[in-house]
Amino acid sequence: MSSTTRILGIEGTAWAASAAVFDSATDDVVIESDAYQPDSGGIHPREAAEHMHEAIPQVVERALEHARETHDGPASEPPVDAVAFSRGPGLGPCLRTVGTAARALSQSLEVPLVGVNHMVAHLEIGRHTADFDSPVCLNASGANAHLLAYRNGRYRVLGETMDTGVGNAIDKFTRHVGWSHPGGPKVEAAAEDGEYVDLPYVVKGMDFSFSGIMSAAKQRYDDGVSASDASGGSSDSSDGVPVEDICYSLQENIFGMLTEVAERALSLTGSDELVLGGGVGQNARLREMLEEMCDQRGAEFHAPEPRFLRDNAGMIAVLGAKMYDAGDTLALEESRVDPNFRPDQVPVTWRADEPELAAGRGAATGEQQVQGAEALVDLEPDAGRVTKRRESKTYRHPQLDDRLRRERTTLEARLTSLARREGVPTPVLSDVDPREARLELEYVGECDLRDSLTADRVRDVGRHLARLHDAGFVHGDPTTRNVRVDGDRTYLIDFGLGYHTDHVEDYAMDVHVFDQSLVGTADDPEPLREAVLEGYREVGDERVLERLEDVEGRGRYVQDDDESDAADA
Ligand SMILES: C[C@@H](O)[C@H](NC(=O)OP(=O)(O)OC[C@H]1O[C@@H](n2cnc3c(N)ncnc32)[C@H](O)[C@@H]1O)C(=O)O
Ligand SMILES: Nc1ncnc2c1ncn2[C@@H]1O[C@H](COP(=O)(O)OP(=O)(O)OP(=O)(O)O)[C@@H](O)[C@H]1O
Ligand SMILES: [Fe+2]
Repeated sequence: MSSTTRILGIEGTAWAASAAVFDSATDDVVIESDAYQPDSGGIHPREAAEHMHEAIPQVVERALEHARETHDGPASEPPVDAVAFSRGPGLGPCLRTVGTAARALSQSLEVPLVGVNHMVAHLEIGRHTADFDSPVCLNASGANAHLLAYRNGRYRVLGETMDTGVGNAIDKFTRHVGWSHPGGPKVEAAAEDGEYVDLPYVVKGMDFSFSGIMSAAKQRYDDGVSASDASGGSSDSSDGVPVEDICYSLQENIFGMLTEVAERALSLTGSDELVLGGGVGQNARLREMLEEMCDQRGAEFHAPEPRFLRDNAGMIAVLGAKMYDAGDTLALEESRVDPNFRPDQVPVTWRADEPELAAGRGAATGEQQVQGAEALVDLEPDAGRVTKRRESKTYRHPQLDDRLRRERTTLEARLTSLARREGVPTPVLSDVDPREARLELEYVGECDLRDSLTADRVRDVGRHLARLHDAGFVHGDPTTRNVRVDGDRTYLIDFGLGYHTDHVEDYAMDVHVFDQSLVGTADDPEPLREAVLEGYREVGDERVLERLEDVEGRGRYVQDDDESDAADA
């Protein structure tokens, strides 16, 4: 294997027909792209595939021309060492077109084929350009939104959207108000003149959902249109709420949610590096929030330049080179594309000798002070007391920040006590001050569950969750850091994201959040995952576990739901 690796990358999962050449010796990435722009509505899969069909040969030819010009070996040698292409996730018709082109090139150039996961490429380009060792990655793209961290040879999904991708959610709103695709940049521009109005804000542990906020946003817009129709006024204001205010508030809440879960992932994994990936990462407000959050907790933040954030073949070529160097190539007969290709399905062959993320250190700021994801906690084990203050998050809009801190403090106080009445061990509450977002609680346990994971303890947590659910509420953030351990006894703490509900779906999500935290923090999660279910089954309702299978299957969203929209149109 030569010391220099040169890769031709091809991307075409949805809208970007793109080809690139990466040269590992110079670190140069040359990208040639041709974007599909729908005449109206969202991305139409068949039209997008037709675009790929026409544009891919042209961008590939331009990239190859560059490769030939910069190639210093004999002309009889191929100008690149391999052809890397996006195998998925993405729109089936687009992927198949690109797959066919990649196979043909690999044969005509007589070089191997490398099959790249598009999502892992969104993440690896950030690690490559930042030179971070083991960052947490927030991928904020059109069809996806998730948090990833490397552990035991895979990128683990720590949290993700439970419905649409973040870009698609925004694009659906702009389609609703009649703006052309893509909507993200238009919302960003309109937000400049906006003011804050209340909209839903939904995080569940490190998962989140956009459906509530998107329908509320559309509703507010429609209310305004009918109100102004009635008064003969401008169609861009809604009940006194201009569309600019909706755009502004959408950004504040949606990006606030993404920033909050990113912070939770840093806290849970103990990582102090965050990279951003995906097309929505081009948004200045999102980058500003993430930067500020990282600053506030002493972590480093990196966002690649915009040409590497939106879909592009550069990221495919760069990851293709790492995979090629690791011998991770594809035989033609195994090179089928996969529209639902998950990042955690990819064996990470190119990081074999690298350090892992530490199994999450508690960020101890002083001897007896712990910085959680949300709060600063003063521990006084000798006095048997802890004081928890939800600090103001400067990245959030002050009005949202006030609301969340107050609501969560009140809920934490109420549900902590309620849980104990249901027979679930929790700290006794001695004082609460919602305006200061401050709680005083009994000190419980000897360590966090994260640092002393056993099947018995995890089974106990399964039983606790079932008891809460039987009583009609959820914990909201059951992670291995929100369980304290004292011998065989486990205590649940940190009920701030809990709420009352009688939906099986919410109970299943609660179990799912705990399950994901096991996958994210345990070396050998399988027996533990099994133990949670056993504990739950002893006490709880079997229907919740049935729904859990559903929830887990559903996270595999990926399909661009513009597809169905466009088909309906
Ligand atoms: C599977 C793959 O095809 C898909 N790709 C994709 O979604 O394209 P990407 O380039 O990563 O992201 C496009 C999205 O990024 C949004 N976007 C672009 N500029 C934006 C901005 N300034 N603010 C907010 N959103 C923006 C667009 O509205 C659009 O929804 C994905 O990665 O999920
Ligand atoms: N009552 C308690 N007894 C003993 N230790 C506690 C108690 N409450 C909190 N701690 C310790 O402080 C840490 C952070 O507390 P907590 O989870 O309540 O804060 P947080 O900021 O909401 O954290 P996160 O959002 O990251 O879960 C816990 O992981 C635990 O180690
Ligand atoms: Fe993408």
